[in-house]
Amino acid sequence: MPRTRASIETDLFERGVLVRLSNVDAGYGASTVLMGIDFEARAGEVNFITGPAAAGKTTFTHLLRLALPPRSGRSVILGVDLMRARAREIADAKRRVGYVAENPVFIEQWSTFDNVAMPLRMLGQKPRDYAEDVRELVEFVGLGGAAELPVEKLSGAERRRAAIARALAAKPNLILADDPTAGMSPADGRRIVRLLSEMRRVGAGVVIASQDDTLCDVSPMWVWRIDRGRLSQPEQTEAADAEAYE
Ligand SMILES: Nc1ncnc2c1ncn2[C@@H]1O[C@H](COP(=O)(O)OP(=O)(O)OP(=O)(O)O)[C@@H](O)[C@H]1O
Repeated sequence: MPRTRASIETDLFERGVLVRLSNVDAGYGASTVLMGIDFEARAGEVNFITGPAAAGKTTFTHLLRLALPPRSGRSVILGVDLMRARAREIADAKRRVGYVAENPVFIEQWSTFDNVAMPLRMLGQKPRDYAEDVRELVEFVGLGGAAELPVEKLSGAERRRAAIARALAAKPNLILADDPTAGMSPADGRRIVRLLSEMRRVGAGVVIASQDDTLCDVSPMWVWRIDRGRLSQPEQTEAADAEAYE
């Protein structure tokens, strides 16, 4: 029996190809920001997108998190072909993406724990079902001591950690972080990228966008350079020795 395109997309996903973009354009209104994008992200790997201001990094993360539709080319994200998918399929795929925004928004008076648990509450889970997982997650990002503190009391770096924990809560297949080290010391920035990169060990695909290309030796990753909306072919990097064993 001939294979359908839908079954080929499902196979790709099952073989660990989380994102495959071929010759994709995307933009806003009359302006095309991303041009001729070829990109692939696989489960268990880290992809680092770097380039100057206004190169299109944030726009690229919007495309991957299914918030900005492609205009042309072929985009298969989490087994869904965006040009042909129904709204329901896109909504389902969106739920499998964890997104850490450049400026994460929280309910400031709520505790770190409650903010991190928010995606699970929205999925209809009850505290008795998620409490242990959320507590583990808050520990994992290094905020164990701040679990009960209102988010408004956290430092900039701690807020970023809370945003990462929240993005991981619903066990996404794909984790996207836009400029996750902005405003941090170099040491804090490297810790944040290491934390995100750790998620490859549980089989997630990780995509990090940042202007700071000194971060690309924090863990083994594929480094993609973007300039004026065009993405280069990736280079593979290794972790800097001393840090690989931390
Ligand atoms: N909502 C929008 N409407 C129209 N143009 C936009 C919009 N958002 C971004 N742009 C334009 O798209 C281009 C790429 O912006 P983008 O924010 O993706 O770049 P970036 O690489 O993330 O930049 P930075 O490192 O400064 O955050 C810029 O020229 C920007 O002005």
